[in-house]
Amino acid sequence: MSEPLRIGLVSISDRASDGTYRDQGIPALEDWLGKALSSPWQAVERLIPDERPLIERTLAELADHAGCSLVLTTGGTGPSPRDVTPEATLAVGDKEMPGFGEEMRRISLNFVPTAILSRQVAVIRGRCLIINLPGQPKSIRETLEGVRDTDGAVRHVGIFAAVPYCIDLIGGPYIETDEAVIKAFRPKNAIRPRQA
Ligand SMILES: Nc1ncnc2c1ncn2[C@@H]1O[C@H](COP(=O)(O)OP(=O)(O)OP(=O)(O)O)[C@@H](O)[C@H]1O
Ligand SMILES: Nc1nc2c(c(=O)[nH]1)N[C@H]1C(S)=C(S)[C@@H](COP(=O)(O)O)O[C@H]1N2
Repeated sequence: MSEPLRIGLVSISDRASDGTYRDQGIPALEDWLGKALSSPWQAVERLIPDERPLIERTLAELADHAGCSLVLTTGGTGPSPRDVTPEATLAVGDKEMPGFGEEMRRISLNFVPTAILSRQVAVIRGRCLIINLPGQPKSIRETLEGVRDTDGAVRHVGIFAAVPYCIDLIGGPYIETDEAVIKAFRPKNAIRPRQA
């Protein structure tokens, strides 16, 4: 039995963290992951303002001490002066994973022309994959799950399809998904028999 998957959920928003509005980032992340993951997982949640040193400390703590194999951030990826999530993420990363940001922007262009304003990045820190998602709560599902036709068929695969194999490669727990939500892609020789 491998260790349970721990996922850091970090909502980065000045106004949600000071109570101006209710945070919808963490609930949207929890909701989507609850539907998408069929193997066991635990959330480690943080709601913080757009302060670069605090974002860096939070990401490092989740990766190094809280045992997270995956951290998903939401918010602070845009061009405004207070948006510094990508800078903080790159600062704590050992390795950049540019494909995630590139692909999220391509997916998001199916929903909004302002997708190109999101500077989202992904990095590996130790044995943890950290991915930035945009701040709009609806963008969480859009980027993770991808684009569907009106009949529900997948038109543009969401970025979460590549997350389980990435976690395999950095030595984390084997993640299984509900294929009706997102089909995890792995090379044939990396696929294990499904757990009951
Ligand atoms: N945690 C959140 N909960 C609910 N709505 C959010 C949240 N974060 C962002 N939003 C919505 O998405 C929009 C774009 O997100 P962005 O990260 O650019 O926020 P912002 O405009 O910098 O403000 P703030 O950091 O105060 O949320 C916000 O203006 C807000 O309408
Ligand atoms: N899928 C998706 N991506 C999206 C959006 C969205 O609504 N859906 N909003 C865009 C907008 S309007 C902005 S400004 C950028 C940056 O958002 P952030 O600063 O909230 O992270 O994300 C973009 N990416």
